[in-house]
Amino acid sequence: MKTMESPTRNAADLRETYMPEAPNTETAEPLKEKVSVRNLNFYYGTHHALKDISLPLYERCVTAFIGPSGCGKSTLLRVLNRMYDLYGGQRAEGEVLLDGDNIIGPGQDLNLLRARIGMVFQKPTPFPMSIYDNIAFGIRLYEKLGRAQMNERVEDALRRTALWDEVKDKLHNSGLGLSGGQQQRLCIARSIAVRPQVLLLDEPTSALDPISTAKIEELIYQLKADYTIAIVTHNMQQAARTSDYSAFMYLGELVEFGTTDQMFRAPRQTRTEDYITGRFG
Ligand SMILES: Nc1ncnc2c1ncn2[C@@H]1O[C@H](COP(=O)(O)OP(=O)(O)OP(=O)(O)O)[C@@H](O)[C@H]1O
Repeated sequence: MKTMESPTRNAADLRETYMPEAPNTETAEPLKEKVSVRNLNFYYGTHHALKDISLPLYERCVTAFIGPSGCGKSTLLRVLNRMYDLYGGQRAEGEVLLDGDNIIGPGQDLNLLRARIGMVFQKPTPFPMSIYDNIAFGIRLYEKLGRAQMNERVEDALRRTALWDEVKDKLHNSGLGLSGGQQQRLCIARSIAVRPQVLLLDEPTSALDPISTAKIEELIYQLKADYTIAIVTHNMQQAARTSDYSAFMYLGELVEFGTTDQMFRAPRQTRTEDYITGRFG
């Protein structure tokens, strides 16, 4: 799905228009690589879907994965929390280091890994249970909390996702009764309730209206104070608005990685500029 407003804009205009105040990537502290993807290759059977990808995810920054359909964005996200392990015939080679620990190597506790690296999908996927239990369910898998502590954790997750005021009087109603935008915020609340370090968002707003989309984008901005975030998006305005770094992929390869500011103002590769400005893709 493309949501470009004008295919003739140049990349710098797009950045000025949609991101008038660029996120401050010039921090006093040196950036820490929370995740380091190194020479990653990924195969669906014989199909070579990711080709020698190397890139960092910097701590407490948002990194956008952009590129035309089928270029491997979702595959890369799924490798980052080993979602591919659920399916046969799929394999990854190379390294994905989380704080220096190769998470695609053998001997990883996958449940623990998925608690450290949370994922939110394109379509909101609340569990068929109450709003409260949607949040508490994941926490119970990893921690044994008393009633009062659990209540606090649920409230905290709902407050952080700006849902608390909307749902505090119906915590025991089904999560499926919420609007699409609320359901997506519930899914983000569910992910952060288990206190992950990295949050992966796969087109989190593509099924949402503009108001819900704006709320999620605001939420992403706030969450990056605590989390390292990667977002897949087809929406260039969204990439420009929400991310600090961008990775442009094409046919399974990483064409360009840089600050979003640089990529949108002065892309190094013609293919990147063509894609950002809607000339192809
Ligand atoms: N389960 C699968 N089995 C075989 N090939 C797959 C599978 N999932 C994805 N692929 C292939 O891997 C490549 C990358 O797909 P991927 O879904 O990662 O792309 P994408 O950039 O996220 O696309 P989109 O923007 O359309 O979601 C594509 O060629 C796709 O056909």
